[in-house]
Amino acid sequence: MPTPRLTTVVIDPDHHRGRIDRRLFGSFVEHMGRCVYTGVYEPGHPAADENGFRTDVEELVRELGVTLLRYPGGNFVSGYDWTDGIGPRENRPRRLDLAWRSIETNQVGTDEFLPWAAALGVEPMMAVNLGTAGVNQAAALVEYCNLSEGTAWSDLRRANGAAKPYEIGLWCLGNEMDGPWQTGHKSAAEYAALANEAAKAMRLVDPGIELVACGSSFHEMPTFGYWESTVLEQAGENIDYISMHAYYEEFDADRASFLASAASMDTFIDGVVATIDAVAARTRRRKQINVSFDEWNVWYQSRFPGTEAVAIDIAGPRIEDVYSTLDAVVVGDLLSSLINHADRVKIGCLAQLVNVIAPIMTEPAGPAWKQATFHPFAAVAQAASGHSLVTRVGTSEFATRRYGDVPTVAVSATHDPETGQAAIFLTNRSEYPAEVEVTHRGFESWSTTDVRTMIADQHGPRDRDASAEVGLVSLAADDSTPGRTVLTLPPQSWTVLRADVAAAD
Ligand SMILES: O=[N+]([O-])c1ccc(O[C@@H]2O[C@@H](CO)[C@H](O)[C@H]2O)cc1
Repeated sequence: MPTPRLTTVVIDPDHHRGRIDRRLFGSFVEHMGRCVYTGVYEPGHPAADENGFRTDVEELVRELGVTLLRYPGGNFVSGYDWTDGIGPRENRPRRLDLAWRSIETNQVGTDEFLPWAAALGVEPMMAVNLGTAGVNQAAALVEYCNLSEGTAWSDLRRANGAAKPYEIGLWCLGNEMDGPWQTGHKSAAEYAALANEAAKAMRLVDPGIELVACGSSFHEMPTFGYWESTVLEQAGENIDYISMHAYYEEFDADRASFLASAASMDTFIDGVVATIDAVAARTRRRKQINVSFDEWNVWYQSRFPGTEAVAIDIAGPRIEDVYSTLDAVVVGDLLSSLINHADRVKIGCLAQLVNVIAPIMTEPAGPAWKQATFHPFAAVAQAASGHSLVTRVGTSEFATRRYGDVPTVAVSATHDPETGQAAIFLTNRSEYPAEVEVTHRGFESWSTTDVRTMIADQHGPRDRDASAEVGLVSLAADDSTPGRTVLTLPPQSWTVLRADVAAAD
């Protein structure tokens, strides 16, 4: 066995890239499969509240620590008429949803989702349909949600029971409009023109809103780069964010490449930020546009037979991936990539929240439980606050077939000067233990309080029952040399280290 090189990490409270936006720890509720129906909403379930929402799921959502929820899609939104989902439930139509070949009963809509999110203390991020609908429907939804009263749409909201406006601050201008699978798919120029007009109208209803335009559906899209440039050139004045989506999986038993997924996420983000800034320079635009990474996760997409192969049903299962601890290690590492780009990535959504490639699973009329991927997300959402620190990392190279040489140990770190807490997130991608020496001399005091790790081979994909044993396990760390913490990361693992600190004046 080769002697692995010592990994060195240097952090300093003064060397940071700014505050981490709490919106980075969002998730996604789509009308897809069992995410809404028998996921968050199941009237008649023993744990359902008076509105039909499952309180057992709510408890897990709170524990997960999500700060934001994107809704109602996803591919679903590109064929959705939001007016189907308001008013008396018995009058709501059953529609065929072309995105997932499901019958949408519309028993949950805007007036059910928004109060539910508010009760959870989670910010909603609403998406409008720019596939089969357009400017009119988008502006009307902003009016329905955000105008206090005195117009047909705002008064209709009041009549439907919401006296006060919802004041939704964050809106997505469609979903994955670059994807040929999207209902109402558009060319870059067509989408840019429509997004710009929708943005103008939506802002005329409420000038305070922030808008996210669609970027590429994934890094390998043939239109990547060209798509972003076109959208930024034509709609840059009227948008605040451009979206990114990415899903990772293990191909051909190539575990090394899968473990390096976050290195690919790094490259993707760097490319989008470079494109944003190049267009800003070329068009002399001074407003900084940032990134909304509003769909990311591990998804074994190659196992999905495609929507065409699915029989039409009501709330039937769709892409209910069961995750292993290896998947959870990769999810933890993807979170590090987001933290390391927190100066430009302001919004993140783990896709999705319940049942559909989700950290939380449910059984109809039965229990709700956590998947392995729940644990790194909850740990980061809780521990990562304040500043994203610049980390100086010395580590060996880790060879992968898909992404070439990447760092063996990937690191991100945060420091909150207000609470006196610091956190370091470390992924050991190699099959050997990795000894790590963290130098934190810039902190006046450092006391490691908690170190926990997720090990890839703790267990494979596993249904139900798993929650108790899947979690993170404790790891030792040595603080005995002032200004240094030393620990050994297990092979193929993801670790969170937390410390009580004081920064020097
Ligand atoms: O790579 N693809 O071919 C591909 C196809 C569909 C796709 O859909 C996205 O993922 C779905 C599940 O979260 C969301 O509804 C949609 O926005 C995302 C990627």
